Amino acid sequence: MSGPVLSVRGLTRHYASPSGLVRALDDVSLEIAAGELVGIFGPSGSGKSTFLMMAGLLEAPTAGEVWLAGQRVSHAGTDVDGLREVRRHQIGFVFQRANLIPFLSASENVALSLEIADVAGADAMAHARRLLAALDLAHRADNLPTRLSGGEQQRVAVARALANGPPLILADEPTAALDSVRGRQVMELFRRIAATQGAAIAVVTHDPRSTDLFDRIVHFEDGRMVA
Ligand SMILES: Nc1ncnc2c1ncn2[C@@H]1O[C@H](COP(=O)(O)OP(=O)(O)OP(=O)(O)O)[C@@H](O)[C@H]1O
Repeated sequence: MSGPVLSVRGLTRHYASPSGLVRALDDVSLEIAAGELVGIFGPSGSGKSTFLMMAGLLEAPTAGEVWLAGQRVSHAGTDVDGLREVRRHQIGFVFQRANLIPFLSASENVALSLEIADVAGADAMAHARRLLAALDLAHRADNLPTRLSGGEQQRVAVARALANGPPLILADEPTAALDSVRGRQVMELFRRIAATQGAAIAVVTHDPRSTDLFDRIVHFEDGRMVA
């Protein structure tokens, strides 16, 4: 495929609040190519999470457009509920907390996201185990989340996000709850996934220790992309 995986153009999100209009995101344009790992930095309240919500088709922008693989999928007034299929097949999300389902094993957590996308149970489980093995978690596949360390849980969450082979992965402070060693492991995992699977990956982070892993870093300030 040529052209960027993700292209956002003039993305803007305003919220009405009792103290007036909040310009959470203000005319942001950004493209991410296949295989590219982009770091998004910026102070608290600068619009990073809002950007991921819009780029991830979880919320419609006030203005601007989101294009995925050359197709315009979201713009002002889009019914984001109607984009569930696009999200399911094209976007993997990783959040600050792994949010695994507590009564399912690591492999069942990963397989579930495949089953939701209509992969038959046995195939889903086999694929989940392969993915966990690729993330050095084969020995944890049958463990419940409570039996995993925070770093292991987060790697299972990454496996879950990867399960459908989405061309775009969006991560919102995925290492914030981890110590520096485990945080680094998760970031190196994103680096590896971008390189080996050609995924376009955007990671919002406050952690300056992983800056060497990014292909590109962008900074947000007051809802705008400043570099
Ligand atoms: N639903 C909402 N209603 C009103 N204001 C909102 C809403 N969501 C976000 N905001 C405001 O938009 C601005 C950007 O918020 P956002 O969460 O995107 O920042 P952030 O850079 O991700 O911050 P942090 O690093 O603390 O997570 C903030 O001023 C926030 O208060």
